[in-house]
Amino acid sequence: MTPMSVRTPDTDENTAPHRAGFACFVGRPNAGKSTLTNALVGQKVAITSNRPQTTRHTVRGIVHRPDAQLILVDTPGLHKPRTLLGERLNDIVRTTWAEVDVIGFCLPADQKLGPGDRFIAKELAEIRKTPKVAIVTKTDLVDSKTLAEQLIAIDQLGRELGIEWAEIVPVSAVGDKQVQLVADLLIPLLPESPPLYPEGDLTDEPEMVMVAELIREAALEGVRDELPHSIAVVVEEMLPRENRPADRPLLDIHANVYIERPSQKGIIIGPKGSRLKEVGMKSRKHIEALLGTPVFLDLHVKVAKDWQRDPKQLRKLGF
Ligand SMILES: Nc1nc2c(ncn2[C@@H]2O[C@H](COP(=O)(O)OP(=O)(O)OP(=O)(O)O)[C@@H](O)[C@H]2O)c(=O)[nH]1
Repeated sequence: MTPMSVRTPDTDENTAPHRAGFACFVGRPNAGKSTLTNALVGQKVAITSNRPQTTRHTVRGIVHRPDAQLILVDTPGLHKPRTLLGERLNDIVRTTWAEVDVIGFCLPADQKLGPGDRFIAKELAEIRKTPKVAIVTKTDLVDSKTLAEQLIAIDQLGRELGIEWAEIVPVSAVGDKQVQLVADLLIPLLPESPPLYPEGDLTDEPEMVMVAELIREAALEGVRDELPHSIAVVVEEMLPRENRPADRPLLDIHANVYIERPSQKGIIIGPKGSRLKEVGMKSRKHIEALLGTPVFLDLHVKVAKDWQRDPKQLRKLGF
């Protein structure tokens, strides 16, 4: 029998320098940014919902590879600001764009390019230095002809606005198509650098903020159209319950759900508190999975009058 060679060939893989850096996904609300972040990181870190503008905090998910570390910064969707909160969110987005190493512009395959996409693309064109990758999301929702047309439209949009796409890549995060390819294309655009985070870290978002987001996600489910933007959640305290046996720990979490007007209280709490109870049960399950410990969750609903328009309230709520 001929012996098989076991020598590792001297490929690029062995000689390629380690890369590490930051990428952010931008795109209009509901473009699929959070879902793609989760698919890339392989664990639920960003918050998804079928309601627009649910991602308020910059959540980082980290893709670890032997040769690279891709740190994903998930920003809120850029949109026409109507309130002070809207303006703050847009500022956060622009600052993030200028700081990251690469921007992934997410455009859903199932919707023709519209004024919302153009608005963002124009802003993107202003950020000259950062390389931009166009990512066509939700490809599972369209046939190949529609996808091809979308790819051409994006290419044309780039030409028109003077954006040179580093890549244009179609992906389906839900259908698990080409998710790894997105990482493969983003990584070469990162600077040479040793790893920036310890291996195994998935996010550096403070736990309390992630817990608050999980509660907010549960509170958003099934509420009527105008309410989502009126909800903010602040975790006041997270403390291990005292005098518990070592093998049966319990974490006490106290959180406030803020709404804008007293009239919204009923919607959140539900008949005889049934809705709030459900929100508590649902989010507790996710929190326990996230933190790996049993949790006692204490939720209170509070009115912070017109918090979206009040700078003092916004600061208190973490914006
Ligand atoms: N069919 C399909 N649906 C997707 C895909 N990716 C995202 N979605 C859905 O699109 C909706 C919006 O996705 P998100 O990931 O929350 O979008 P986002 O861009 O983060 O939204 P904001 O946080 O509002 O900016 C959700 O209902 C997702 O389930 C995909 O690849 N295929």
